[in-house]
Amino acid sequence: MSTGTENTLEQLTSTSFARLAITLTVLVATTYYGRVLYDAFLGPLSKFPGPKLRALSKVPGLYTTIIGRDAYVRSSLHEKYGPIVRVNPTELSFNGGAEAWEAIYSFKKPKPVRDPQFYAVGVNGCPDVVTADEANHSRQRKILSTGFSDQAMKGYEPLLKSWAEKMVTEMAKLASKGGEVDMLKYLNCTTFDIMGDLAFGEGLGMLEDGELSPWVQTIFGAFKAGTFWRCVMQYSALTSWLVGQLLFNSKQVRVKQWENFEYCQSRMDKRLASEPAHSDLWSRILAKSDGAEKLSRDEFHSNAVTFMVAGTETTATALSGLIYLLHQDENRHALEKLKDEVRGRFSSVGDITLESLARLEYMHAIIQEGLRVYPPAPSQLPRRTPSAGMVVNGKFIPGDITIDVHPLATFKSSTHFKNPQQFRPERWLGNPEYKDDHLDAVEPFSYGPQNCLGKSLAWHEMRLLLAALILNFDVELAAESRNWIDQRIYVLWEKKPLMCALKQVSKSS
Ligand code: HEM
Repeated sequence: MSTGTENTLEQLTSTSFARLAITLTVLVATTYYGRVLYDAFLGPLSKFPGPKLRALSKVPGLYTTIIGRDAYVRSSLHEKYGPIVRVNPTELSFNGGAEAWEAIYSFKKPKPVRDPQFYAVGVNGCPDVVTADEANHSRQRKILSTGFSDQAMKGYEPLLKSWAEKMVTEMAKLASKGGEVDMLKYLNCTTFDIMGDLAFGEGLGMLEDGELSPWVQTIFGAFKAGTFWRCVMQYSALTSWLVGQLLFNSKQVRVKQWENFEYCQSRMDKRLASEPAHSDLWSRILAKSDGAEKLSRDEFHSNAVTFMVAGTETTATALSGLIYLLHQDENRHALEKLKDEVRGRFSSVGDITLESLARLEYMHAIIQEGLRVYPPAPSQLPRRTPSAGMVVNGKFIPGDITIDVHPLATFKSSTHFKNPQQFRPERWLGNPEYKDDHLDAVEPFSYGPQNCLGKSLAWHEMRLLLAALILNFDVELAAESRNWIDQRIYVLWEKKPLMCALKQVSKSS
């Protein structure tokens, strides 16, 4: 009898517990999905156009990012929905041109900050110029700028020219054997050797070896892996915690990260302990360093890593993109005009001065157009709105929202450019056919106080290395590189070798 009562009691208790659990689950789910539905269709971002699925969930955006196609999808979303698109539940993408660049990236207050989910502090825990807070960014940027001034650039001229000559010599050795050359690899070897020489007082021996060092290969791989793990972390608080614990806090990963960091740290320490034979990025900075204007030793290390990553692959990408574009059948006329301009003005790298190169109008237009069609930094540079919100393009954006001008979507937008997909240097030369183009929408080096610190150096390098190639070689794209530009994007372009046949230009011609 008592057993029967106990059973009934037990049944009752377990039934009520099950009911309670179900009720709670339904309640939590209703609240959660109610909130998701509210945010998507009635919340403050619901007035911005975009696909409903992207307003409801991060998953479509994370998926297109993981497969390296998000930049292309965003471009088509802007063509369909206009200058502002809600690309995620809490992210707005702009292709609004000059006005949006000014509102999001300029000095003007209120100023959104770099999105901390995207910009991570390096392994030594010391913020560099990219990840520092506003006050430290201004301090570091002011100090570092001395190494990038016009005066400083003049001092780098002999160094830059010697690397351009070395690049030509190494390529000529390969050309004389009749084989094809991977231009992308050689351009990367050159820009890494240049940056090594400018940041550490010596090249990295890559042109000499004709190979990218394992350190460089690890850095390249890190962009794709980093994109994947960032997406997993962005999915939810739980996945973020799991990745943090299992991956970034694992001993194996930390050791590997330190090994990579060591590569720059030890070279930086060596440079700080000696005076290089030529003026480099630190010469002026060290000469002027005093009191509060100093960088700490950790800041030297962090920024050295940044220079090696930011100031190398980008320039090589711009140049490889240009070589590809100039050797398309429909762009041959542009290549011939460029050859006439360069070969008409100089006969060898020795003849060149950085100043005289900067006066070549057609080359300037060619590089501008290359940076528009194939920007080395094609993906969004996300910023987070201040808690009180802010106005962009006449629209109020609430606080804590991710906003960005999407470079690729902007530079190739039909609202800003006629024939946006085509390579047309004449649009930069006042050709009336392109009078309605919004050239000020093109900001491949970003805009405002956090724009590219190395812009001027990048321009000198691009002009010099392009001129060196034009003066010395006639290039033919190999068949296997015909569709080279069809690339996935993991923050940067995922590039295959750019195979070319090189024929040395006869000096008598
Ligand atoms: C064609 C070549 C280059 C392109 C297209 C390019 C593009 C950019 C872009 C878009 C940014 C903004 C990044 C952001 O806000 O997240 C940037 C920042 C930066 N770039 Fe470049 N870059 C190039 C070459 C260089 C070179 C040669 C250096 C030399 C070291 C350099 C050093 C930097 C630094 C230090 C920053 C951070 C500036 C700051 O936060 O104040 N870049 N670059």
